[in-house]
Amino acid sequence: MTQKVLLNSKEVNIILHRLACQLIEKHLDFKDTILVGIQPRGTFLAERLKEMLENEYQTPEIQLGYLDITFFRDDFRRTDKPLEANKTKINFIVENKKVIFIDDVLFTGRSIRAALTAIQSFGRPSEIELLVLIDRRFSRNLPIQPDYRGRQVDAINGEKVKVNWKENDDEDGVYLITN
Ligand SMILES: O=P(O)(O)OC[C@H]1O[C@H](OP(=O)(O)OP(=O)(O)O)[C@H](O)[C@@H]1O
Ligand SMILES: O=c1cc[nH]c(=O)[nH]1
Repeated sequence: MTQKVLLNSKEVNIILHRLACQLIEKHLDFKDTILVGIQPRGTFLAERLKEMLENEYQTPEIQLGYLDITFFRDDFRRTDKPLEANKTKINFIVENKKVIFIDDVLFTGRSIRAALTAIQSFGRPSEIELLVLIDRRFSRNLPIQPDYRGRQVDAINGEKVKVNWKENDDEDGVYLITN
């Protein structure tokens, strides 16, 4: 297995600041906007952006939820390994709100397709946008694209892009893993 660094921690930090500014440009004071981190790994990015927006850009407090999509995946009956669900925590009403899904990697688009179904249990948002740190280009199985992207990456089948977060993996970084 080989592991190549695509983004180091400094580069991740610069990109996070850009994404935070792009969010402010569109959502201003986030009055009717909700961040939703896709479980499990989108939650680290969502928490980081919330903290950055509030502490470094002085936005009012932003509502943040976590959405688990395990049982909404179109392949959940096809897997041999036991499924491990994560927690969904959405303690507010999404009806008529602007929802921003946040995930670390966009690949086939199937996770986001599942998220679009899962969020329906919490009401009807006025709009849903998608923010991802890594957009794996030319890999989509569905017509789903990000509204905000950190970096586009070209990777071939068999390769994997792994995003590490210091809260969980010691250091921020994005790696291309080839078997
Ligand atoms: O666009 P998609 O093809 O749905 O892939 C994107 C998803 O893959 C990863 O999750 P996870 O680790 O659960 O997926 P994996 O099994 O591909 O590693 C990542 O955190 C995204 O949620
Ligand atoms: O490269 C990929 C593809 C799907 N999910 C990831 O986290 N990385």
